Amino acid sequence: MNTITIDVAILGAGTAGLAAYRAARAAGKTALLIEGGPYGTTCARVGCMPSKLLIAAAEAAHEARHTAPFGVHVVGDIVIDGREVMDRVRRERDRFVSFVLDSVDGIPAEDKLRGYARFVDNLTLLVDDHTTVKADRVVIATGSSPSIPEPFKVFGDRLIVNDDVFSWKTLPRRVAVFGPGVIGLELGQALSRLGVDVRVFGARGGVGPLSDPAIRDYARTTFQNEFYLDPDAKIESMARDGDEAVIRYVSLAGETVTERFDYVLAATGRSPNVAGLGLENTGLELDARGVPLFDRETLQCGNSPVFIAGDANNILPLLHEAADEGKTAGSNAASYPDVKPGLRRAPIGVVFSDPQIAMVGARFADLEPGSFVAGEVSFENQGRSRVMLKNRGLMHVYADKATGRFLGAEWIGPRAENIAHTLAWAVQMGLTVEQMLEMPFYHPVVEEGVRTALRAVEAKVTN
Ligand SMILES: Cc1cc2nc3c(=O)[nH]c(=O)nc-3n(C[C@H](O)[C@H](O)[C@H](O)COP(=O)(O)OP(=O)(O)OC[C@H]3O[C@@H](n4cnc5c(N)ncnc54)[C@H](O)[C@@H]3O)c2cc1C
Ligand SMILES: NC(=O)c1ccc[n+]([C@@H]2O[C@H](COP(=O)([O-])OP(=O)(O)OC[C@H]3O[C@@H](n4cnc5c(N)ncnc54)[C@H](O)[C@@H]3O)[C@@H](O)[C@H]2O)c1
Repeated sequence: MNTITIDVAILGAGTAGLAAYRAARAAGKTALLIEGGPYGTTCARVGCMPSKLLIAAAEAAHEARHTAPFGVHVVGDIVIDGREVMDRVRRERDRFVSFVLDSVDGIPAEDKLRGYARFVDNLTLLVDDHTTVKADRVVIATGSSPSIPEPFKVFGDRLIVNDDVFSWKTLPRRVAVFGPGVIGLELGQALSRLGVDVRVFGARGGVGPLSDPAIRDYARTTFQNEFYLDPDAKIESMARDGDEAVIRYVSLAGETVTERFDYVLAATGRSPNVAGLGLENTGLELDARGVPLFDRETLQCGNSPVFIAGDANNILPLLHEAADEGKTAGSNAASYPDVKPGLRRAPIGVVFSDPQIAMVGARFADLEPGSFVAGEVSFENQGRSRVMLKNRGLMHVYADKATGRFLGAEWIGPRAENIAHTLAWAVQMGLTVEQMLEMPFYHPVVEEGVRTALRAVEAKVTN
């Protein structure tokens, strides 16, 4: 058994862990980055990047099929070669991963340790069975994993998660997707557009991350017009038969249907990787999911020298949040016991469906009823959206009823990934709707639709 003594031990070399390592080293501390799984980060290997690559292929197929309304005719069949699609997804993904691997290679060998770490006590870690690490401070940056409901295990190796999709060599014929959340919508729609026969089943009526009922209903109908989506599915039985998964369910039309699938994709949410960390051996207070209680600003667990960042703490499981939080946790671990709130940017979330879904600032569900007013725009007759035949979408913007301060927005519509940035910046700058309306709006752009919603909410502000 080896023993290593270090200032800051970091569990997990993902986005948060790498940022924590750099911050601790920049603050002049010795740091050890402990990684149990493959290097490369979830985002690059099996998350953000390969999912967007698959979606890009799906968009190409969709655009090719929808040229006729412009008077542009693609003559002949549109052929989707599953092998070529998956080859590009994996090839480009590997390129992104290689950049991360290069940066890990640049970290001195003595600062890296391979193996899964578990706590023996607050500041002692056992890594696999080969090394004991004695640290002055610890950063937990172990990420998250798909949480799979127990009954799905009946499907055996026909049950897959996002990681498996990105190692496919070709496209399957039929896939059942459970969970119309962010991952289920993105992958479900992409697979459908690539010619895979897809059913998307939900449990409690949710569509993506949306919390505004009107926007959620619009999104549901929009996606239902394109592929089978039941956000509140009635599943009667699930079984494995030969190489196939067999699902009996009550369809949206009210009929009992039995269908066979090559794969069942579980996209039913992700949970922090805390099981197996031996947190029960620490003095840390844990919540019901076994995650240590921590301060959302400093990421410190209680008053201890232990910090938690990225998907492991599950505040906002997004890439840019993991990077910010890693930096906060690493620099606070280095300066412990002198800890400071880290940078918290305005909330922003984008689902890369088509139309895209976006949310900025406060969620509708978190706003105090009676304290805010809402403005609406439909993108169906919005000039630029109609020109491009991207005229599907509905947006709600929220403002403080008394002051007119812009609080946030939820919507589905064209160019949402870009508009979300403008609006998130307005939230972060604390702008009022009146100030936002003093900003330039070019013509003809989708943002003119946003202006319509802002004007509608401005008219309701009581000051
Ligand atoms: C399909 C998919 C698509 C996504 N798309 C987007 C997107 O478009 N935009 C966006 O912002 N976010 C997206 N995300 C979310 C984003 O990928 C995550 O929020 C982010 O990668 C989290 O980074 P992390 O550092 O917390 O975790 P990770 O990158 O997962 O790093 C955690 C590391 O800890 C290691 N580890 C775990 N336990 C131990 C242990 N005991 N000891 C040592 N090492 C351990 C793991 O092996 C892993 O390498 C997506 C996620 C998925 C799954
Ligand atoms: N574009 C992006 O930024 C992006 C893309 C993918 C993932 N992510 C991140 O990954 C996180 C996890 O994504 P996710 O989609 O797994 O989780 P999610 O929480 O967004 O969605 C899970 C969905 O599964 C449903 N569900 C739960 N149990 C079910 C069951 N038994 N049967 C059917 N449906 C069930 C839930 O009601 C919900 O709709 C997201 O919260 C997000 O932060 C981000």
